[in-house]
Parts: sequence; structure tokens; C-alpha cells
Amino acid sequence: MELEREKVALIAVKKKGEEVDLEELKGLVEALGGEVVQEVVQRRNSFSPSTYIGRGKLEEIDREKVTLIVSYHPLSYSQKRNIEEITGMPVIDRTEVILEIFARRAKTKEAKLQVELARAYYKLSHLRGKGKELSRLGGGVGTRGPGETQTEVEARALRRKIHKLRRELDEVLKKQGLHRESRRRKNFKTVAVVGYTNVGKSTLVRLLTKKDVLVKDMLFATLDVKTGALYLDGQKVLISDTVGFIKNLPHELVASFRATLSEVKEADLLLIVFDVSSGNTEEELESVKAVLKKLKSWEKPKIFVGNKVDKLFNEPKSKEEIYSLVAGKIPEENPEVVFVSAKKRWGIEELKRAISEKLAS
Ligand SMILES: Nc1nc2c(ncn2[C@@H]2O[C@H](COP(=O)(O)OP(=O)(O)OP(=O)(O)O)[C@@H](O)[C@H]2O)c(=O)[nH]1
Ligand SMILES: [Mg+2]
Repeated sequence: MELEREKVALIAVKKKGEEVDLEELKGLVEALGGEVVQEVVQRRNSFSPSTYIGRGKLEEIDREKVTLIVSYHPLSYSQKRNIEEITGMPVIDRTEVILEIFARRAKTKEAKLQVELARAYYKLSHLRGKGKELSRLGGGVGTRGPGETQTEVEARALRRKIHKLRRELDEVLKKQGLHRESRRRKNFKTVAVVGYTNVGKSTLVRLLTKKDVLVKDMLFATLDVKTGALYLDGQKVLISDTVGFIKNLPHELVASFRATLSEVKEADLLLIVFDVSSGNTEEELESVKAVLKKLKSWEKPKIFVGNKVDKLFNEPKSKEEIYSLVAGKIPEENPEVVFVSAKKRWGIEELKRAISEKLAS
């Protein structure tokens, strides 16, 4: 899927009491080189089963300018087909955008397999929708739809592919599992660095461990878990960099990255990094909490790390001064917070001290 030079219209349904974060979706589209030229949001109680947003709203899409439609929520096979029919334009959903970003970023064997697996899951779920629709067209109960056999064949091929990918992935992961196992036997404490995408997790890991991890100003620069060593009072501690989280991470991705994220599940301590200069701190931390809950890891010992302090202040400030800016945005009662600038190396000694104390307790 090429998004370069595409002029994109974002479409979204805003249900009562639900948030729609078009800024994030815009960032995702731009990460693939697309340009957002129109946003069409409709308030409704529910999605239209046939066209997601109402037909009238679809007519508002500027046919002169727009070349591709991207929807905020996942679309079914028939919603997609209907939207394309009405607008005469191709449509993809947010999940496909994210899968594409992951596909482009994947460099290692492990990451590639995980992305391929996620894509296969996605295709399979859409094929089911297609099969249902075609068999409905086929008419009466018990008769075979005209397209059913065709989609059945495709589905079988996909299931075989999924099976094969899983086996390959297992092989790759088994090797890493052995590493993890030997680490545990050596009794090293492990710390996982987690957080929203692009908050500076890798920068921090690089600073703490001197390990050469990729740092880049883009969404999902990191797709693989990388682990480095940090020495605290002569004790070796292992620190893992992880893939960034976003809101409603597609379940296909969560499923296929589960093994990668097992590093998080097995950690003794979590560093939850957030960007103090983001206007969206509260929401971003809520998304991180949601993913951690899915991984059953929210209850772990954790330290919140407010990074990029240098973007707000020209010099290091006291904790109290910075804290007032983020107070109430952290989704926990009495959070332990350390403020740092990974770029300017502010607060790093304090962070090390906090890690050391937390691991000891
Ligand atoms: N101003 C400033 N920029 C920072 C700081 N820490 C990281 N950055 C920048 O933020 C961008 C993202 O940094 P990364 O370390 O790649 O972020 P990440 O959380 O690992 O991102 P993903 O792996 O993509 O989820 C890079 O351009 C960094 O140089 C900081 O303390 N201050
Ligand atoms: Mg990273």
C-alpha cells in the first residue's frame, strides 16, 4: 500500500461519550507520506452497518481533491465495498494504516514475522465478511453461494499461512526464550521501558545502557525488544526497550506481538515513559494503561518517567515545579514520578536511584 502523495479524507463516527482522536490518525497517515486534506466527522449513536458514516456525509467528501479515504474505526468487508461504490474512491481503515507502518519499520526476522502474521489475521477476518456477503447473494438456505467456494479456498490458504508463520515465529522466539531463561537463572533483575510511541523510550534506554538502539523522530521506530545492561551499585540490571503503544492498538497486532511484549510481562519493574510536552499526556497514558492491563501487567511495580522536560524549560527544574503541570494526568493514585530530559541528560542520576530503590524493595 503506497500512501505517498495520496490526498486523504479522514472519516469518523463520534458516538456520545466516546473520544475520537483525529490528530493521532493524521499522524499515522503522514507517517506513510499521505496528506490529510479533509476531515468528515459525524455524530451518531451507532455505526451505519452498511456505510459506517451516513450516506449524506459520504457525499460531502471532496471528489476533486481527495484520492483516498481512511476511516477511524475498523470497517467490515461490506462497509468498505459500499463506501467505495458510493464515493468512487478506495477506502482503508486505521488498522490497515498501522499494519502498513509496522510493515515498513520491520527489519528483523522476528518483527517481519509478527507483522506478516498480523496482516494474515486481518485478511482472514475480512474474508469471513466477504464469504458471508457472497453466500447471502447466493440466496436460499442450504444452497452454496456463488463465491463461497472461492473465499473458502482463500481462507484455507490463509489459515495454512498463519499456521506456518506461527511455527516460524515460535522458532525465533524459542531462541530468545532461552536467553531470557538463562538471564533469570543468573538472577538479573529486569526493567521494561514502556510508553506511548515517540516519547523517547529508546533514547532513554540508550542513555542508561549505552546500547546502540535506534532513535528516530517517527511513530513506531522501535519494533523489537532490545535489552541492554545497566550497572547500579555494581549490580547488573537488564533494561529492555519496547515497541510504542497507541490508542486501541489493533487486536491483530497485540495478538502477534504478544511474545515480544512478554518482556513486559516478565519484568520486575516498569518504567512508564511519557512526554511532558505533549498536549495529550492524559490520553496517552490512558492508552498505555489499557495495553498494560491487556497484558495483565498494570499491577507491577512501576515508575512514571516524565521525559522531554527541556521542551518546557531552559534549565532543570525542581520536581514540584514540573509536577504541577502533569498532576492529575497520571492514571494512578500516588504515582512515583521522576522527571528527566533524555536529550540533555537531566534527572538521569535521580532516575537510577529510583530504579535501584524500587528494585530493592
Ligand atoms: N527535546 C527532546 N527530544 C527528545 C528527548 N528524548 C527523546 N527525544 C526525541 O524524540 C524522538 C523520539 O525518540 P525515541 O527515543 O526514538 O522514542 P521512542 O519512544 O523510542 O519511539 P518509538 O520507538 O517510535 O515508539 C527523537 O527525535 C528523539 O531525539 C528529550 O528529552 N528531549
Ligand atoms: Mg523506540
